[in-house]
Amino acid sequence: MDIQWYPGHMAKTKRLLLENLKLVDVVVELLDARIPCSSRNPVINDLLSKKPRLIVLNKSDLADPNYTALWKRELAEPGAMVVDVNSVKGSGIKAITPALNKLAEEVMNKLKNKGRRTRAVRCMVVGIPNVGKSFFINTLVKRKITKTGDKPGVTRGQQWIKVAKDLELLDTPGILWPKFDDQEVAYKLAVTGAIKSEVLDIKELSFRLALWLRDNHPHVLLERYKLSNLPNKAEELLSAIGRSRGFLVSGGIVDNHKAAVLLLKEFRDGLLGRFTLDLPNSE
Ligand SMILES: Nc1nc2c(ncn2[C@@H]2O[C@H](COP(=O)(O)OP(=O)(O)OP(=O)(O)O)[C@@H](O)[C@H]2O)c(=O)[nH]1
Repeated sequence: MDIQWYPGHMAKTKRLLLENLKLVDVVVELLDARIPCSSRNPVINDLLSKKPRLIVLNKSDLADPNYTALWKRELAEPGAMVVDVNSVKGSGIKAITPALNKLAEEVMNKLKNKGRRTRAVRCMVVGIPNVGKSFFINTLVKRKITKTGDKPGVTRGQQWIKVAKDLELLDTPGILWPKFDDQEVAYKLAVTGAIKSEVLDIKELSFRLALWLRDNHPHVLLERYKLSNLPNKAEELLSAIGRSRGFLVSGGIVDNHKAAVLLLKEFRDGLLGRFTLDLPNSE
């Protein structure tokens, strides 16, 4: 599978991101809990240059909880805490504010020791497209939105949102780019929906997903699509899925495109179960 995708405005996005990073004390790095590695920007460590970081495994409702627990342990390091959340339902969100305050403690103490006036901790959210940045921000600041007004240094139109008494969040998230030179990573981004559908080969993607499910979670296919057996060939497997849903065109032929779209959608929506595609190193 050869997926080539790169936002045209990348240089501008990166410049803006670097400018905004200078304004914050802590960075919230949003990752997709199903693909914590593949949804990570390849040069994130250079970009953040040792800024304290809260790693948020978002969409944890769609990931395998056992793997999420292992990932949380593996990703934690000095200066970086890890939490998992569901930004749609809000679970895990309560832990965010205390974690950000804790991560900023050192910076704030330094300011105090220098005799500077104490101020609110400032943070911003960064992540690749579709990882859930907007949902996360909205859930975090729900009903508490008090724009604090433009401050020097913030690009016009951007605002600080007061999240808690001593915590402010930049309302515009930083968009990062994923790793695109690795086709395995590209596949995982595509199958989880991080890459827009117009740049994908739906057929190839669904074939690969169908075979992966057949080999690793056969019972899921058997039960969800009420199949009595699982054909070995991807095309036949997809036809069986389509037939079970009545996706027939004239002459009793199965509409495989419709079946492909359905399989991908149900996988992305979590209707087939909770799956983690990037396995932790310990596995
Ligand atoms: N199941 C689930 N879906 C989520 C979660 N967070 C976000 N989503 C879904 O992911 C999709 C993308 O969410 P956004 O918040 O728009 O993502 P974004 O990172 O702001 O996207 P860009 O604007 O493209 O950079 C939406 O369809 C959300 O419904 C989550 O925790 N669980």
